[in-house]
Amino acid sequence: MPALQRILLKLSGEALMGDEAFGIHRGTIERIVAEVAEVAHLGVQVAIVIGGGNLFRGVAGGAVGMDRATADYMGMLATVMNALALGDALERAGVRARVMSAIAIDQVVEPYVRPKALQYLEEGKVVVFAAGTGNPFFTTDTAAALRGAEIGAQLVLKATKVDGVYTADPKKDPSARRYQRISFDEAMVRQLQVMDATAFALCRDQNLPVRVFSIFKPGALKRVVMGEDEGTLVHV
Ligand SMILES: Nc1ncnc2c1ncn2[C@@H]1O[C@H](COP(=O)(O)OP(=O)(O)OP(=O)(O)O)[C@@H](O)[C@H]1O
Ligand SMILES: O=c1ccn([C@@H]2O[C@H](COP(=O)(O)O)[C@@H](O)[C@H]2O)c(=O)[nH]1
Repeated sequence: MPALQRILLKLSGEALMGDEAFGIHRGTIERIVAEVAEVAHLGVQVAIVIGGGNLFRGVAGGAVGMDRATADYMGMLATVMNALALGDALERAGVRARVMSAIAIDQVVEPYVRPKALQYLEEGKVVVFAAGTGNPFFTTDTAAALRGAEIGAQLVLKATKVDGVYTADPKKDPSARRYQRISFDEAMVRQLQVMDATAFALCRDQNLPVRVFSIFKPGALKRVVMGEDEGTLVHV
């Protein structure tokens, strides 16, 4: 029996690249979708917020010299492309999925309407939230916290390239040690960059725990859903 009935999964856009330098790697997205399908078939209601770092980041080199808000809208559009790819891959894998966007692009994707999203989840459809919060100066981590709170998710699962929260960025500091659990306040005081402070603060204020784990570790998503110890729990 799964320990969780409704989850918000935050997928890093960069995780979709596989070993490529940018873009979407077919084999990687199919493997991630297979893991999502496994937990959806257990009866868990799954909502997903997808990042855009594999395609565009508003604060990145390519956006230097641009108006920040315009660059951020480009970043949000990048997440729409990832969401469409993910929705398509889920349907191809036999999982009913709906993509909903925080920015109106009516010909392309359905708008985000909270009651409709809740209806889809209750019908067993995987809902992919695109375009982050719909506002510049935010990130898809904050969108995950926001949508997680809105849909009453029991946990935000931050699926990323590292297997938890470390004392420092493990990609830069090989001596960094992983926390088994850490409070939101401590993560913010220590300025741990795995998730942005706005997202941490919103989850803390809404008493919405976050589990950070590696999307590259086979079976890790299912283990989290089954309530097993995996990655790092960030709690109030
Ligand atoms: N203290 C820390 N513990 C763990 N990871 C950390 C820490 N500090 C920085 N990081 C880095 O944070 C990254 C997690 O962010 P992630 O790649 O999921 O980015 P994102 O912005 O949420 O997604 P996207 O790729 O869509 O932009 C990890 O790749 C890791 O290298
Ligand atoms: O609510 C949001 C979400 C995202 N953005 C912009 O999109 C990119 C990509 O998102 P990641 O979270 O980095 O994957 C982000 O850098 C922002 O430029 C946004 O403006 N508002």
